This record gives sequence, C-alpha cells and structure tokens, in this order.
Amino acid sequence: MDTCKCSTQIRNLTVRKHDGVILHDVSFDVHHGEILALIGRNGAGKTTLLKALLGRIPYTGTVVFHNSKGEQISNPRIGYVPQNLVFDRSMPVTVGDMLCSNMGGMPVWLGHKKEKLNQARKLLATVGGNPSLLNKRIGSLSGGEMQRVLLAFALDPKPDLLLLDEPVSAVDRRGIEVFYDLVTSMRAEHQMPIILVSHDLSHVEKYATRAVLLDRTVLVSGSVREVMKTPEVREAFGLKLTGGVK
Ligand SMILES: Nc1ncnc2c1ncn2[C@@H]1O[C@H](COP(=O)(O)OP(=O)(O)OP(=O)(O)O)[C@@H](O)[C@H]1O
Repeated sequence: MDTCKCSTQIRNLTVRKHDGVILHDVSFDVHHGEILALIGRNGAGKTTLLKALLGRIPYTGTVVFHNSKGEQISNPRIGYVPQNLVFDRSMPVTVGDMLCSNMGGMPVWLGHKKEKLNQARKLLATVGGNPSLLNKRIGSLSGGEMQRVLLAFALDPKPDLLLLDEPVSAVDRRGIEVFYDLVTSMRAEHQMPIILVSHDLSHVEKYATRAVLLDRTVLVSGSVREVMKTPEVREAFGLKLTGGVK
C-alpha cells in the first residue's frame, strides 16, 4: 500500500431532519496521520456526522477532500467500520467471497481467481486475521473476528479517510487492545486520516491524537490533552462528579 497523505475539511455542515436540526454549522479538519476522536453524549450527532461524510444523508455546508499534493479529490474512497452491522446471519457467503468481491468489483457468484484469494489472504493477515477465516461464513464470526474483517474491508481499496464508529463495542478487552494497536500501526504506516467515535475516554487518551467534542455543533476541539481538561468534556461525561481526568 502507498502512503496516503490526504485530508478532509468540513465546513458549516448542517443536517436537518423532520423540521429539527441534528447538526448545526459543524466545522473542523482531519489531517493525514492523525486519529481524531469524535466524542459527545448519546444523541450528540456523531453517527449522523459520519453518515453525512459517507454521503448517505443530505446536508448543507461543504466537505472537501484533498490528496497528498493538496489537490481536491471529488470521489474519495472512505473506509467505514460501523458500530454494529445488521445482516442475515444465514447468508451462505464466506469472508473470502466478500473480500474478493469487494476488491475486484466482481459478483460473489462468479467465483474467485487464485490471485484474488491470495490478495484476500494477505489483507486478512495485515489485520491480524487467521487465514482460516477466509472459509468461514460471515454469519458465524465472533464479534472480534467481525471487527477485523470489517477493518479489512475498510482498508482495501486503500481509503482516503477511515471512519471508525465505536469499532470495539462487541470486542473483549484483549481484542480491543489488538484492534487499536492495529489501527495505530495503520496510521503510522499509511498515514490515512482517521475519525474515531468512542465513548471510552481511556481509549481516546491512549490512541487518539486530537479530539472534537460534539453536541449538535463543535463545542471544543484541540489536542486530546487540552480537550480532556475542558469543563465541557467534564460536564458531558459527568467527570465533575467522579473527580475527572487528571
Ligand atoms: N433517521 C432519523 N430521523 C430523525 N432523527 C434522527 C434520525 N437519526 C438520528 N436522529 C436523531 O439525531 C440525533 C443524533 O443521533 P446520532 O445517532 O447521530 O447520535 P450519536 O451521537 O451517534 O449517539 P450515540 O452516542 O447514542 O450513538 C438523535 O437525537 C437522534 O434521535
């Protein structure tokens, strides 16, 4: 994979639904090589913002993507690891089927060439997935296996922006560390900008480089250290009551 030095600029992004405003005038940048944590209370609009970036819901304002040369790109590739995935677990489709059709743009039922399967095997290896996963039906994956497979999907073709929405909600403690170590090494190696939605401030402090506190609009943004010390974050996460982050 080549190194990506892309960036995304969000300006005055507003989302309205049923006469209400879900997001209002959201503006911030995410640069190559950084993991930007998007934090905020339940219902603050974090997932809605990711959906707007993915182009899945209408918004006003602008989202501009740049490549490593500072050139604007109109059709960015956005990798997305969702909070949870609802699908028919009885589908007779394997991880290999899904990865190969994702990489090659070919329908699952046409079968896969050997080279595509090798590519899928390599991709799985980069996310720490056992090659035996290739033959597993997606409906039979554990939470941790599924997160890895979803990350593999998100990484090939190489994304200009990677969105992680509570990516470890179904993963055990050891799996969480493995997942974030993986994301951190992806960031170091490939430098793609990453937006991470997380409710867990200890993960944010450990793995993110910058943070944005959202509540319909951006309340605070800056380095993780700065943002964690603000009264707004303490308020949003009830840290006043417990003594807060030191
Ligand atoms: N399709 C929809 N129609 C109407 N309102 C919606 C819709 N989707 C989300 N909302 C509302 O928008 C607000 C933001 O929701 P969103 O899921 O983006 O919040 P969030 O910050 O991701 O929350 P959580 O931390 O609980 O996942 C909520 O008040 C929600 O009820």
